[in-house]
This record gives sequence, structure tokens and C-alpha cells, in this order.
Amino acid sequence: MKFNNDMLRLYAVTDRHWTGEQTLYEQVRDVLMGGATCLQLREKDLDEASFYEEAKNIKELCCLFDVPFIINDNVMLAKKIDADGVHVGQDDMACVKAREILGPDKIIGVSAHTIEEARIAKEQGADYLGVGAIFPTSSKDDAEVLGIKRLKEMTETVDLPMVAIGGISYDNCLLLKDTGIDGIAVISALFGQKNIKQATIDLKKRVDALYETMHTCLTIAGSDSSGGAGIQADLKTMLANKVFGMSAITALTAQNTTGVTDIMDVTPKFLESQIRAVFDDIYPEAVKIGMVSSKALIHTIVEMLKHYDAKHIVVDPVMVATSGAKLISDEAISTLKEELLPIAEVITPNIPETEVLTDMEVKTVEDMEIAAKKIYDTYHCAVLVKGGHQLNDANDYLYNGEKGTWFKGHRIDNSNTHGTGCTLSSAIASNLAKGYTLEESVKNAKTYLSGAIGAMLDLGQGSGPMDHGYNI
Ligand SMILES: Nc1ncnc2c1ncn2[C@@H]1O[C@H](COP(=O)(O)OP(=O)(O)O)[C@@H](O)[C@H]1O
Ligand SMILES: Cc1ncc(COP(=O)(O)O)c(N)n1
Ligand SMILES: [Mg+2]
Repeated sequence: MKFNNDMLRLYAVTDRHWTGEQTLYEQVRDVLMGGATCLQLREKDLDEASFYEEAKNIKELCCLFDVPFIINDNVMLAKKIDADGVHVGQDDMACVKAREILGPDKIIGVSAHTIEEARIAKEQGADYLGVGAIFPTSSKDDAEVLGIKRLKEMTETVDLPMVAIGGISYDNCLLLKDTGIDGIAVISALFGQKNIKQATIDLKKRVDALYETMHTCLTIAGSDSSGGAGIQADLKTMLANKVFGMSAITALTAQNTTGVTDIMDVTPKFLESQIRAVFDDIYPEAVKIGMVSSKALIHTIVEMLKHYDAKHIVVDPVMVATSGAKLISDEAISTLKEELLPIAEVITPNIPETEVLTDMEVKTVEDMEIAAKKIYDTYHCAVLVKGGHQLNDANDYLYNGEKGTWFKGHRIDNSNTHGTGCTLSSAIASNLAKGYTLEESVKNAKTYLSGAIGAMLDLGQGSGPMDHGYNI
């Protein structure tokens, strides 16, 4: 097995000291089932014959999980049983010698505590370094504690994959963010736990989080007091799609599942202040626009998005709520068409909105295709015509100027669809923020939406909201 950096992500090192009800073999099996990415067999006092037997069995187990099997210290044993590699300390066999014995294809790791030791290991052909002890540790009581600052100096100075070791636990591992390491090596954080498999699953999630970057998305829309549509649906959708959601509110609505009883627009000036506050600080990687009721507010949005050169603009041209309430003034529709649509990457009208935008009746799937092309030709933005209305399916048609694609959905027998349009457009924007293409974003968004409708939440007396958090 050839070395690659991902192997170091969650590197498990055995310690017989922790075995009790379970044998070491069973413990290793649990660690592998939990998602460890590398296994090092570390035996300090075992006789050669038992070490050989143990190593052979654990090697087979690792092979089943396609996880590299590394032996600590004992290069000759590694050679004899054809292990994937060895890990040598400063007092063990030198790296050059180990390389001579094992050849170029085996993995060799070296423990390093100083930049000098790290440089030498690199010269001698090490594949990776184990750097520690990062924190005080019970597994090696004579170990000097390096701390995070010196760890960072090592990763910045020596160009070799590094795994941090020593005293790393579930509680402190996030402190290693941005230190430049490729993973963590642990003993007691796995083998010292009651439920080893669960501890491994939990720690793996935690260490994966060290490498995730949070993507950002802004919604410019109206507030829905009942929480199922508008800003509230958008932010919940962004959370469920694992992006950081921000908001600029265009209007407050007094609304529930049976209808809208009152609307209060913010002033254009206040909308501008919100958009500036967001862009000046946390620049959003995508922007979703929902309910905007007046000419002046649309104008402000367009001006601001142009000013900040906003990326990935998704416009849901909200005109009428699922409950039937009108959410845009007639005169604003022309501003929406002339100013907002041309700066959008994609717009997501439902069938009634498509009819307004094209001045044509949309009754069939062919009509949807013709209308989509007409919208593209007029506004030069991609368009997703949503089929949730009139036509008795849940198929949406995307046209991007070059080709048309049908996204077929399975229609769910659920009348609780308050906020479906808001949710779909926010999920598309979230996916664009994460770097997916438009086609992939629509596909992922539809999958998410179908799950939220399919969770069959049933709240309120009208067309109720969906369960945005069904996947969390
Ligand atoms: N009952 C349903 N089952 C599955 N998907 C649906 C259902 N109703 C609507 N959808 C989907 O929800 C999204 C929103 O569609 P639509 O209801 O047409 O928009 P809007 O909420 O803006 O009126 C579309 O992707 C549509 O296909
Ligand atoms: C504030 C606000 N914005 C948008 C909608 C549209 O809802 P739907 O997604 O059901 O079309 C809504 N009902 N309220
Ligand atoms: Mg809608």
C-alpha cells in the first residue's frame, strides 16, 4: 500500500494496557469499524512469538478494511509479515536503515520532536512524521510537551506530512485547527474508551471538522412569522445544507399557514445598510433573493449586488404565496424583470410566475420548455421552471441557454407545502456556495426538498411547513 496523506487523518495506536473485557483484536476491529484511517500496532513488552501471531491477525483485519497496518519499532517483524510499514522513534532503528530493509514502497514514519529531527527524517526518506507530545499524556510519562505553537513551527518549516500525537482527545482536538497537520494519532482517546466503536465514530467526525471550511450564503427576503417560508425557511435550509446563512430582510409579514394578515416593508435605506453590513464583513459566496415587494427595494438590491460584484445570485421571483396572498406590487414586476433578472445566475419561477414573466399560458410540459427558453432569451439568465403547480407532478425544467434538463421529482402526497419555493431556491444557493455546478446544485436541492416534504410534518390549520431539519 502506497502512502498518502489522508491515511493520517485518524491514526489509531494500540496499547495493550487498556484491554480488559475485550481482546486487543476486538478493540482494533471496533476502531476500524468506527473509521480509523491507519492502525499502528505498538507492543512494548510482548515476546517475539506472540507479537508475530498478533501482528499477523491484525494485519489481516486491517486488510479487510483497506487501512494501512504499521508496526511500531520492530522493522524486522514488519519485513517478516509484510506489514504496510513501520513507525520508528528517535531511539529505534534509523530511518535510512529501515528504508534499506523495507524498500521504497513501504510506509515509514518517524517520531520527531524538533525541527532538526524532522529535517533529518525527511533527508532519510521518511513518508510522514509523528510530532508530539502536543499535550501532556498518560501513555508516555517522560514525553516533553511541545504545545501548539511549536507544532505549527514544524509544519511551516518542514515539508513532510505530519500527524500530531500525545494527549489528544475528543475535547481538545479542535485546538489543532489551522496547525497544518494532516491528522491526529491517538491511543487512550480510542482504546481507553468504554464504547470504542462509538468513540472512534465521534472522534472521526470531530477531526474531519478540522478540515471543513464553512461556506457562506446570504438571503435577501421577507420574514415569515410562522417560520415555514421566507427568511426563516432560508436560514433553516442553509443550516441543514451545512452553509453559514446570513440575512437582509426586505419586509416583515404577519403570516401563518392560513394566510398573510399584514406586511411592513423596510425602507430602501435600511435594506441597503443590512446588505452593506453583510458584504463588508463576511462576503457571501452565494445570494438568494426572495420576496421583494416594491420597485425601490428591488432597485436597492440590484445596486448593492452590482456594487459588491456578488456571485451566484439565485432569484426566486416570489409573487403569490402558497396560501394565495400577493407578495409583490404590480408596478414592481417590471423592475424585477428589467433590473433583477438580468443579474441572476438562475431564477426559479413556479408556473403562475412563469406565465407572468412570459405573457403566455403554461398548461403542458411543452409549454414549460417553451417558456423557459423565452425567459432565457429575454433576460439571459438560466431558469428553473418549477412544476409544483397545475401539472400533477413535481418535475422541474432547467434551461441554461445551451441545453434543457428535466429534474424529475416524485410527487409526495402531502398538502403541507408552505415554503417549498423558498426552500428550493435557498438549497440551490447553498450548493452553489459550496462550489457545485448549477446542475448539481439543482439536483442536490431537489433531493433535500423532497426529504423535507417527505418527512410529513403536519403543523397549523392551512398548508403547513416542512421539516427543514429532517436530515440533521
Ligand atoms: N407534493 C410535492 N411533492 C414533491 N415535490 C413537490 C411537491 N410540491 C412541490 N414540489 C416541488 O417543490 C418545488 C417548489 O415548487 P412549486 O410548488 O411549484 O413552487 P412555489 O413554492 O414557488 O409555488 C419544486 O421543485 C416542485 O417540484
Ligand atoms: C415572507 C415570504 N416569502 C415568500 C413566501 C412564498 O412561499 P412559497 O415558498 O410557499 O411560495 C412566503 N409565503 N412568505
Ligand atoms: Mg414560490
